[in-house]
Amino acid sequence: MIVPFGTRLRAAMVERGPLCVGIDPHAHLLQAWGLPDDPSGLEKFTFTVIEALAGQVAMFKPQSAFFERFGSAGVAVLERAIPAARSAGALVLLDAKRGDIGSTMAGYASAYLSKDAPMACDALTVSPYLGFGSLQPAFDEARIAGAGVFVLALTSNPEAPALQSARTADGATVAGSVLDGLYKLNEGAEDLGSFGAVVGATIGSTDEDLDICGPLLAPGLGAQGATAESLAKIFGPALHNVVPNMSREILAQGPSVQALRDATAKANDTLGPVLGY
Ligand SMILES: O=c1ccn([C@@H]2O[C@H](COP(=O)(O)O)[C@@H](O)[C@H]2O)c(=O)[nH]1
Repeated sequence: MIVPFGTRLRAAMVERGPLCVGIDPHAHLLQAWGLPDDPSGLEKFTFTVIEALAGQVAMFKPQSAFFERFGSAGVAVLERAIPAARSAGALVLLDAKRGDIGSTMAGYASAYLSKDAPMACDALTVSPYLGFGSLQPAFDEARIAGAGVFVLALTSNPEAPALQSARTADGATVAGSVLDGLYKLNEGAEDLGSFGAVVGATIGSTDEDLDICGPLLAPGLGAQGATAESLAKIFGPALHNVVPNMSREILAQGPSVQALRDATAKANDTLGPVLGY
């Protein structure tokens, strides 16, 4: 039986706390961990994080860019890391921000969401800027596979509002039309749907309706300056559906496994009660 991503994500958040830890092997982090800036360093870093934290996080979010920078050798590390993290019990959201015309989007969906793909993940981040409807192949594949899709809506970077607050032809904002599309996709889901939005924890506040009945991935905590209080201000009644993400803030504690675990436990202890876990 296929259990939808939203159901699996809620269960993981209840069991292990809401935190999603990013696996972002920046060059400066490899150096700080005393690792070479090459595929062997990438592999050691990635598998240390997985082994240290798989039992403590709801989800990992590997950042594809930091694997791709090593070419095929880096992608091969990612290809081994995804099933390793899933077998160790964590969900995996690949942060690759894919988005293309529908026929090509079907290729990305098959690469990352279809059940038997070598890089099959639990969920994928996608970009709606070729039109929300162009993402339909990813939504279709996710439904078949019991996977999830996170669509960029109100991103954490300062350049975002110039585009995402702009009005579309029907008068809604770009972000608002993405959120509305996600709400419709999640209709009929029990508790938490499988179609999520990315809403930065740094945005301060928003007039948009964040009640999409799906998960709200909130990057921007820690290194980008947002805090638990930021989440309370932004998400209001949707707080229980927020999946807070931290990458550098946690990863900077390595390579000590105990320090990684302590930082993760502290983040879950701080954020969990704010989000109702
Ligand atoms: O709006 C967005 C969307 C994605 N991200 C990604 O999240 C992590 C954040 O890393 P930190 O080290 O915790 O700042 C990174 O992979 C970004 O690409 C985001 O920050 N904002």
